[in-house]
Amino acid sequence: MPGDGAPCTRSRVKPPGDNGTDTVGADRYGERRKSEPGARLDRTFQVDLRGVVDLLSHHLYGSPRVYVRELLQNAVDAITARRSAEPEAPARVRVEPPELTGDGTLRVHDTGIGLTEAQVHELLATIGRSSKRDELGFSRHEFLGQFGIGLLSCFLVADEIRVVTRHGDEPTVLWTGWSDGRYAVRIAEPEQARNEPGTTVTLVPRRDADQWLGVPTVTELARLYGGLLPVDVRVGDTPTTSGPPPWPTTPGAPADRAALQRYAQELLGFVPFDVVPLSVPEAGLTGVAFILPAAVNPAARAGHRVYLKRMLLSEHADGLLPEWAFFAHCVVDASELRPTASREALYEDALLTSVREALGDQIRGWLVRLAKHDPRRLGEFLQVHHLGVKALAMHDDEMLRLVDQWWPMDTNVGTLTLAEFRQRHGVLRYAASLDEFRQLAAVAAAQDLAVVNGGYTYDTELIERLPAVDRSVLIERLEPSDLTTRFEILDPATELALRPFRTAAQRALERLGCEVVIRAYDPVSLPALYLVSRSAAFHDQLAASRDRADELWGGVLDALAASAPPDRPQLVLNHRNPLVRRVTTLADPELVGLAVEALYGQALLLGHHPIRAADAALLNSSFLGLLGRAVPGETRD
Ligand SMILES: Nc1ncnc2c1ncn2[C@@H]1O[C@H](COP(=O)(O)OP(=O)(O)OP(=O)(O)O)[C@@H](O)[C@H]1O
Repeated sequence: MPGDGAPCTRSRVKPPGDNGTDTVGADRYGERRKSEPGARLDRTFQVDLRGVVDLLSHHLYGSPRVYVRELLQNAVDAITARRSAEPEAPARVRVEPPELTGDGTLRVHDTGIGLTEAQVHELLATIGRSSKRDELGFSRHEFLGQFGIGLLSCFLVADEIRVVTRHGDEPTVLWTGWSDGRYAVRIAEPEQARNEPGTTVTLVPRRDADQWLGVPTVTELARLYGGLLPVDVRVGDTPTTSGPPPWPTTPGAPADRAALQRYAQELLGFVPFDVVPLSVPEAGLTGVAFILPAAVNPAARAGHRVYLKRMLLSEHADGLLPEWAFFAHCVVDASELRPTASREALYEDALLTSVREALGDQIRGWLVRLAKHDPRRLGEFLQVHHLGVKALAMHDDEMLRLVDQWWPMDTNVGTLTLAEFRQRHGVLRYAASLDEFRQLAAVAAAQDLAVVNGGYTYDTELIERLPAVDRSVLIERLEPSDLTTRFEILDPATELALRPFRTAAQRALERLGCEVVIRAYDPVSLPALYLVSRSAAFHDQLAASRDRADELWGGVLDALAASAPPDRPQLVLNHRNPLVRRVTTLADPELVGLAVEALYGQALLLGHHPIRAADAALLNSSFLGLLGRAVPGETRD
């Protein structure tokens, strides 16, 4: 009988309602199974502990190392519970790995509240039972634990767990649990009784788990998980707690920036671009965002270092910041956020959503302040993290203004911010893709037409969003084909004289679906431009795909091409260019064909247009043809 010093050994898990004296086993259930048909059979689930441990180790916990965290957590919770009634009670946790115990076991001693015999039966023998929940089953605010499964994690590294515990002046109780689900409880003999309240948990290691229990590993894990805990934790005599967090933990307290920079360097391995203190009182959250000093891939989220009630939850927690803030790495401690059961991630609930928004606002506020007080630093920041800021500006008006004012854009009249561009050129004229900008840039500049390159990620979308934020902003998308309307049309007499040439030239390019146009424009040095409207570009892409497609797919593409408007690309020859003028006066129709083909090929290359199979063949034949003409000598068959 428990309570009189005799051991009580149980099979698997004790069913609720068991008063600790009955034997639970097959006989009792077997008897019930024989009940008459129709009679109600009340049964209690049994749990196969090996199955549960397997579930924990393979599906819940990322690694057996979490056992250190769970033991520390239980010790700290027990100390918290004791000190709520006895504020002066000692707050010490001492871990003794096998090198120190000398008997192959690992022991964790705490000065916590301990357990009575009844509590041992109730709490240590029932999976999912926790003393850290209130009557309604909600986790109690002051404790780290809540699920009632943590102690089981010790079975990831141990075959046997022994607990020696004393609550107040109650007798010391010994509990032993085995990984096959049995446990035994007895009252300690006088010589085994504890002198002080508290608990010692002893792990008898599994044969394959030695490496998790050695002094170096345990010291490292105690530092990792419990470095910020508000109690004195030691492994042997080595302290593993390092005092309070280095960031301000009370509202309004100033941040020691130099100390935080050092902290980032030691802990995270980089000197941050800046440090932003964070605070969300409703979540009991304080911490710091380190602005990363180098660009990172927005898709590769590294996660944040999150402590819950000073115990490390994860070094790579997701979901703390909005996605756009990938340039910040946070280290925070929160008392109200909840962990998932694995204690390795944040539980996604309404509080986490509002924390994410609040932290996003604080980082956004830092950016706005930087723009106001230190534009040079902001420029440096944008050089590194413009993608994140632009992504944010897609939805955030203030960030859009920041990009407008401070982000240097590529234009055909130099590098300018959008605000500077508007100031100098009025209308915000832009090319929507890099290809369009390349076609337009030089020619538009020669026409005194300033154009912004909207081809980089988010740029066009941001330009097109600007008028929504500032109604005075005028924008105009410039297409390559719009340029022809700005080129000078030749006088009727010249036009008439050039008609035979134009006909011959058109004949040469007809099969490529290109229209030949002659206009006069600057720069004089440019002989020809290949201009594609959006619908013509679409046609070009269809044609290029058609070249590569099989029968069936080719048929589909043909049908698509037939349904699209016949807007042909144009080869615009520049009548101001001396070479073009000479070409237009050639008498030999074959040479006209070769020259026009060569100009077509050069214009394609210059504008970075895709070269289809037909274009490549034409480039080849015109080059060889011209070379044949240029090199003297007889052609022999
Ligand atoms: N060192 C200890 N001192 C006093 N009581 C303890 C100690 N360790 C465990 N207990 C008791 O055993 C119960 C079960 O512990 P266990 O670690 O399994 O779950 P928990 O801490 O309640 O929750 P969680 O699964 O979230 O860690 C605890 O609620 C606590 O009452």
